[in-house]
Amino acid sequence: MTKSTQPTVAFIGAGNMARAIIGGLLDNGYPANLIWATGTRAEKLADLEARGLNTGTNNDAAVLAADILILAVKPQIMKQVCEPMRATVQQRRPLIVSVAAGIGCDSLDQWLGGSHAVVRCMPNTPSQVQSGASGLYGNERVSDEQKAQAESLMSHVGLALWVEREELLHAVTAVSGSGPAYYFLFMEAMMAAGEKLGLGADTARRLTLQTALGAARMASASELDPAELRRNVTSPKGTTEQAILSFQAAGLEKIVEEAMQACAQRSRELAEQLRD
Ligand SMILES: NC(=O)C1=CN([C@@H]2O[C@H](COP(=O)(O)OP(=O)(O)OC[C@H]3O[C@@H](n4cnc5c(N)ncnc54)[C@H](O)[C@@H]3O)[C@@H](O)[C@H]2O)C=CC1
Ligand SMILES: O=C(O)[C@@H]1CCC=N1
Repeated sequence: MTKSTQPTVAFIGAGNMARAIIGGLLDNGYPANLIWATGTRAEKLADLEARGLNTGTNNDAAVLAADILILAVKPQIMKQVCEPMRATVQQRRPLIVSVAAGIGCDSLDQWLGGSHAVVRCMPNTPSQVQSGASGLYGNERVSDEQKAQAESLMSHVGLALWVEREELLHAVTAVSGSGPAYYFLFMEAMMAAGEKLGLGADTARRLTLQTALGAARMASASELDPAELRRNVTSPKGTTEQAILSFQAAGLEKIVEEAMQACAQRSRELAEQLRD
């Protein structure tokens, strides 16, 4: 995409998720002057201002500048943040992109006055290092051009895949939206166990992180399934076999499935509770 065709993107809410996307966009060369970010306290936006973004506490000003309006506040306050922006959103009619868990296109559209093109995007924080994974869904008002715009934007920070039904975003949340936390938890556990086995904290940390990176890179680059790659590490009567047997005896597969079901269920609950 050439510079002249790049849309102006305004983030309403500049917390963890927005900052991860902004960081990824900037590092990938997205012009800072085409990015707006708002928050409740100007001083918290000083670092973004210093990187050349347009920042402030006035959501309406950001809306009026936006080709793409990214709603990145917590689901619980989305309605109270959207409703006061209604008049300016109706005037400007940007493409609405919400990254909030759970909240449906219909609610967002209604809170913003109706008849809007609304994309729901479930991103994840590795967007910060351009290794994000986003699931996208657009309502019937989203044109092919707007779909291409949203996909292009999120492709700056990683993988961007469309799902056919809005309901599937609950599953995307369980896999990739929340997924980084599962891997971080696993890293924490491996680092702690490495220390218990006698390694220094720094050594346990560096070996754990490099192993996670290596396994993810290898699985991404390989034509083989992760199951096959696992078997290649697991020598019969060797060491890995004992670790895998221990995981399986503890019911790892079921533990993971139950955790992801709980995640998707919470996403459905948020949608239900916060609907009008
Ligand atoms: N953190 C994550 O890994 C992911 C988060 N999400 C979604 O992203 C959204 C934001 O989550 P986080 O960034 O984690 O939360 P956060 O709490 O870090 O960020 C929210 C930001 O909104 C700002 N805010 C509050 N009221 C505002 C207002 N009236 N106007 C402008 N800004 C306002 C807050 O100051 C805060 O910085 C949520 O809806 C969440 O479901 C989606 C995928 C992953
Ligand atoms: O935990 C949450 O609710 C958000 C949505 C997906 C990841 N973080």
